[in-house]
Amino acid sequence: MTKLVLVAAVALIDPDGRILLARRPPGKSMEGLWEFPGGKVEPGESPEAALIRELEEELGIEVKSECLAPLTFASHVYPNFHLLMPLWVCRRWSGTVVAREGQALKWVRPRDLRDYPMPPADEPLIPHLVDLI
Ligand SMILES: Nc1nc2c([nH]c(=O)n2[C@H]2C[C@H](O)[C@@H](COP(=O)(O)OP(=O)(O)OP(=O)(O)O)O2)c(=O)[nH]1
Repeated sequence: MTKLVLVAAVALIDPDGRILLARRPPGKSMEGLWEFPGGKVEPGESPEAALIRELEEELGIEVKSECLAPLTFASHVYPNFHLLMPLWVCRRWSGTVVAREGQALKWVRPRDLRDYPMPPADEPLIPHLVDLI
């Protein structure tokens, strides 16, 4: 099997039931696609700690692990690796979401998620969010 890569991701949900998507910047793999905030889990790090770290780095918000609820996961074969990506949902955080890395951000209603091209691993996750909200 190719390398297994563990990525922790979250659907942040605002009081209007919209979900935050972030656009992958130019120069990165899958550039221009819209994804859930998060990132790779580093060696020795728990998935939740990785997610909390990424949310602070990318969006400038503080999330407590008690505010992360597991929803579903993606298991997807990319050409160079196998992605395993648990997806949490979070409705409570402190601070204001800002694009700290210059990435485009968008709050999107679940039924509109299909209008935002996402990495192929993410597509099966959409119905879970539509059902939840
Ligand atoms: N954060 C996040 N990553 C996702 C999603 N869907 C998906 O396929 N991915 C992939 C893209 C990347 O290959 C990997 C996340 O890596 P990363 O964001 O921490 O680091 P990176 O862009 O520098 O990764 P890369 O260029 O090496 O692929 O997971 C998603 O919804 N959110």
